[in-house]
Amino acid sequence: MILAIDIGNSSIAVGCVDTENIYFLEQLSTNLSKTELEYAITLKNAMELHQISPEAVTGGIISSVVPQLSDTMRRAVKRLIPGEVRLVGPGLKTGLNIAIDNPAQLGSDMVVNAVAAIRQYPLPIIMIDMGTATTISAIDKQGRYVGNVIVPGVRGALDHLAYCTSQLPKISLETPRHLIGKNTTECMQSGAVAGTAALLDGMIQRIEEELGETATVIATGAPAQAVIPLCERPVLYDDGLMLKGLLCIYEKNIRQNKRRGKQ
Ligand SMILES: Nc1ncnc2c1ncn2[C@@H]1O[C@H](COP(=O)(O)OP(=O)(O)O)[C@@H](O)[C@H]1O
Ligand SMILES: CC(C)(COP(=O)(O)O)[C@@H](O)C(=O)NCCC(=O)O
Ligand SMILES: [K+]
Repeated sequence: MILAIDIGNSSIAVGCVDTENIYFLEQLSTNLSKTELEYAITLKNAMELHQISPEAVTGGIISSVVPQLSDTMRRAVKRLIPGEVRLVGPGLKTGLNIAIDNPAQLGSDMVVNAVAAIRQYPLPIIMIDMGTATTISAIDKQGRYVGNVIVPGVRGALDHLAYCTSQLPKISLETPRHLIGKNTTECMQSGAVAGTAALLDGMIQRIEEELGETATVIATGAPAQAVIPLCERPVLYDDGLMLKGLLCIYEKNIRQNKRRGKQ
C-alpha cells in the first residue's frame, strides 16, 4: 500500500491505495502557511481515522501544481512513513509521451490523470479535470498527450462574480432545475453549471474535429458531478484517476530502480 498525494491549488487529495483497493481518499485544504509538522500531523490523523498504520505503507508519491508546497509535503510524508517518497516531475519516469512545446511545463496533475486514463479507456481520449481551473486534455489515438485547454474553474468564476457585483450572492454549485432561471440563484446556477456543460459539449466537439476522431470523454474533480449530467455528450466520471495514476507511476519507478539494483 502506498500513500498518494495530489496538491492542487484549492485542495490536497490524500489517499492510500494498492493494486487491489483504494483504502481511503480525503481532501485537505491547500494552505501555503502550514508547516511540515502541521501537514505530518494532518496526514497521520487521516491515516489513523482509516485504521492504517504507517508501517503498512511501503512508500509515498506526490503530484503538486503548487511548487511552494512540494518540498514541505515531501518532508512531512518522510516523517510519517518508512519507505521512499517520490515527487512527479523531472527524474521520475511516467511513460507518458507528451507532445507539447515544453513537456516540463505540463501540470503534473494532468500527467498523472493521463497515465491512468490511457491504461483504462479506449483511445483517443478527451479528459476533463475540474478544479481551480477546468482543464480539457487531448490524448490522440497513439496515446500521445497532444495538448490541453485551460478555462477558469466554475467555483472561482462564480466567486469572482459575487465579489465584483453588489447584488449577486455567493451560491453553491448545484445542478439547476431549469435552464431559464426564475430568480437570481437559479439564474447564476444555470449560467455556471449548465453554461459549463455547454462549454464542455462545444469544446469536445471542436477538439474531436481537430483530432479527426471521436474520443472517449472522461471527467474528474468534484464540480464535474454537478456539471456532466447536463452535458449532451456522454461523459464518464472517474474520481479515482489521480490515485490510479500515482500508483502506476510509483510502481513503474520502484520496479525500474529494483532492476537497476538500487534498492
Ligand atoms: N463536492 C463539491 N461540489 C462542488 N464544488 C466543490 C466540491 N468539492 C470542492 N469543490 C470546489 O471546487 C473547487 C475546485 O476543486 P478542487 O478539487 O479543490 O481544486 P484543485 O484541484 O484546484 O485543488 C474548489 O474551490 C472547491 O471549493
Ligand atoms: C492548470 C492548473 C492550474 C490546474 O490546477 P488545479 O486546478 O488542479 O489546481 C495546473 O495544472 C498548472 O498549474 N499547470 C501548469 C501549467 C500548464 O499545465 O500548462
Ligand atoms: K484536486
